[in-house]
Amino acid sequence: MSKTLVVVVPDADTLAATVASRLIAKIVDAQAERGSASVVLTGGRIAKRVLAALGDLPEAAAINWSRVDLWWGDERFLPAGDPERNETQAREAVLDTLALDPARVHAMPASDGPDGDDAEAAAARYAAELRAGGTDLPAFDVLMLGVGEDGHVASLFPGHPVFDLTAGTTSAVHDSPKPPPTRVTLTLPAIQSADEVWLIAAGPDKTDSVGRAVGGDKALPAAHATGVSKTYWLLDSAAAASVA
Ligand SMILES: O=C(O)[C@H](O)[C@@H](O)[C@H](O)[C@H](O)COP(=O)(O)O
Repeated sequence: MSKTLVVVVPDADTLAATVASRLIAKIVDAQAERGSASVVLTGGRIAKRVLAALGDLPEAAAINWSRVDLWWGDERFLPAGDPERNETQAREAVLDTLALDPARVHAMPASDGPDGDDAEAAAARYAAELRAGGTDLPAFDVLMLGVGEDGHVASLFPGHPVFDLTAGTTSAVHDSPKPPPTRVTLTLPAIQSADEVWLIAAGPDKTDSVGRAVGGDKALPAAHATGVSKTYWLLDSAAAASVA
């Protein structure tokens, strides 16, 4: 049974630094235990700020970045290098300054990649990459998620059929309510396979969706995003304003 913990800090800057510091500690612990770490990144504004904050923290030097596997929870299905791609934004925020092993940076395929504009084939390719370690999914130490105003996480949107998928690890998403319309995403079961899921939200525009999701409103994908051992809600005071 996943334990749910809610952490509230005063503002978005403090939240970004707090999450970055926790992420470093989590990676250091995973590497101390088994020599490597597996982290799932997400897109969006607060996620970008977390990564930028990580680059400023001296304790990040404790990490052997060549033994970190980075995955994505979702990706906007755009050409490689497009500024709107989550991968592009993560690289610009910090990844390109880290001594990562390129073979361990598992970006979701781009719309000008080997499968062209076939999002279903791109999702299948990513599922195959997830399976390359011999199991359907790697053992994700931490899976980070932003939270939409509508309670979406990754590219799982309320009322959208991909949110309802109970099998498979990845899916293409069409007609996404949040642009761009075509995406690739982990499914809810894939998200729920992570040891820890961290839902990160800042600002008053998240007050309603966070309050409803923490309160258990199962119409919201965020309410289902739980980790095997722990689920953290990492919030600034504005996003947490209606959390009971
Ligand atoms: O591709 C995406 O857009 C993200 O993966 C998406 O799930 C994001 O995390 C939320 O929409 C929150 O985004 P903000 O933090 O910018 O509000």
